[in-house]
This record gives sequence, structure tokens and C-alpha cells, in this order.
Amino acid sequence: MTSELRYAVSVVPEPERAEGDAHILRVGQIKYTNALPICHFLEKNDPDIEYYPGAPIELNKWLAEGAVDVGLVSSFAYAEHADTMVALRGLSISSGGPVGSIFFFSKRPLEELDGCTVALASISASSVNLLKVLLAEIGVTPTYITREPNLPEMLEEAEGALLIADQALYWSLQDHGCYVYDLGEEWYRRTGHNMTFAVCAVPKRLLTANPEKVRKIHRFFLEGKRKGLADMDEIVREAQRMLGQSESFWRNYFGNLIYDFNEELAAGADLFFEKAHRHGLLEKPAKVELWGDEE
Ligand SMILES: C=C(O[C@@H]1C=C(C(=O)O)C=C[C@H]1O)C(=O)O
Repeated sequence: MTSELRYAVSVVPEPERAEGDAHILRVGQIKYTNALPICHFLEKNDPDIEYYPGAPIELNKWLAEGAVDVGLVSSFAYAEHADTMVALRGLSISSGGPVGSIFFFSKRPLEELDGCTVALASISASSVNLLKVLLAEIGVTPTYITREPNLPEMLEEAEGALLIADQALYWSLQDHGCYVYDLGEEWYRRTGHNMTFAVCAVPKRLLTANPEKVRKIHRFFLEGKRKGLADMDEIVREAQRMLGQSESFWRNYFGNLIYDFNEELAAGADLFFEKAHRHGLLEKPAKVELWGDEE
């Protein structure tokens, strides 16, 4: 894997614009490899569609502020706004077991982290809260700090470090001497449920004001995903262009991920939200509201 993990600085969308722009679709998309099967083939030549690639934490903020109309956002961020947002059916980033790119690196076994410092990657919302839930449920209470995602720097200050996405993939392949916990696997082992890390969320306000626009957004994402899953050769090549590694590495990685979203997957997300609420991480109880048909 290439040593440099640099991305173009995200272009920040402007907060809600005038009515004249109502026909423009402002789309927030995850800029990491995990989202390629949904995002790589999204139609790029439509002048009515503007793209805003970003890290999950940026997309969460843009969607909440109304700076984008739709975003592939952290499931936890969706839960924080579940009363004002719907989740589009057929679209998520989930796993039913190991996820392969959300790792907790620890100098000690999980059970021995009580009272220790744990560093959390600043770009995540779902995984940081998932780690907090998992540790709370085994009775471990560390002190959490939030840091830029860089493993050696995080481990200078902390006993454990949570990384997601490309940074997690990158550092898991380096010498680090840590115990490594895959959070998708930990969740599945403890609950028997899938875990949903990202959903495609749309404000209910937009659904009321402009349902045709939401239908267009939905069709547009489902079409991107359909093309991605039908041409995994190109998705794998794009992942290799981004981060190197072998073809089989990426086939195995994408093979673990689930890009669908339905009642069964929503049940896993609901359980996550319930636990997050019980542990004081989510202010209000939340449930997934699925919207639309999967054509
Ligand atoms: C599968 C992943 O899930 C990501 C994790 C997220 C989070 O922790 O908030 C948000 C979006 C997902 O794309 C990953 O990071 O590799």
C-alpha cells in the first residue's frame, strides 16, 4: 500500500441556497475506498448534479446543515437526526461480521483498558460510538481523546487507537505490534446482528417539498450501485489506483461489505441506536425509517 494517504481538501458546499437552485442535486459522497461500489459510477456528467466528496464527519455536518440534499453519512449521525431524516432503501455500507477497515489497535486486550486513554479518529461518528458501546458493555471505561487518524501519533498518547476507512486499511498492513479488533466482527460476535456504518440519508423536509427530487436522488444512487456491483473489476482497479495492494486483497475486502439496506439490516442499526441511547451516547431514542422502493 502506498505510504502517502493524502486526499484533496474537501470542497465545502455552501449552506442552503436560493429557490432558483431547487433543481440542482447536491450530493455528499464518501471519499474513501469503502464507498467505491456505490459512488464510483455515479453519473458525473449531469449539469444538475453537484458532488461534494468528504470524510464521514464532514458529510454528517453538511447534511445536518442542509448544505447537501443527500449524503452517504454515518449511521450514528442519521440516528441523531432520525426524526427529521429518512434512510433510502437499498443503500448502506454494512457488514455481517468482519468489516475489514474499522480497526481498534490496542496495546492491551480490550478487557484491560479500564482507566486508560483511547484515541478516536476524528473523521468517524458510527465507529467511535460503536467502540464506546462495546467497551461499555464489557464494563471498561477509558478516557477518550479525539485525534487526526495517524496510528503512531495516536499511540504516543494512548493505549489504544480507533481508525476507520483507508487509514485503518493502511495501518493494519504496517508493523504495529498491537492487538487488532475488527469492530464489525466484535459487534456480530456479541449481538448476532449486522452492523450498518453508513446510510444514504435525505431530510424529510426535502421529501415533503420536492418528492420528485428525492425519487431522482434515489434512482441515481441505486443506478450507481448497480453499475458498481456489476463491474467489480473496475472498482478493484480504482481501489488499487487509490491505495495499491493486490486484486485479491480488494476482492476479499469488498466481499465482506454489504451495500444493501432493508428491514433486516435496519434491525442491526436499530439495536446499535438502542444501545447507544442506553449508554448515554445518543440523546434521543432512534429507529431507522426506510424510504422508497428498491427497483
Ligand atoms: C466501512 C466503513 O464505514 C465508514 C464508517 C463511518 C463512521 O465510522 O462514521 C462512516 C461511513 C462509513 O463509510 C469504513 O470506514 O471503512
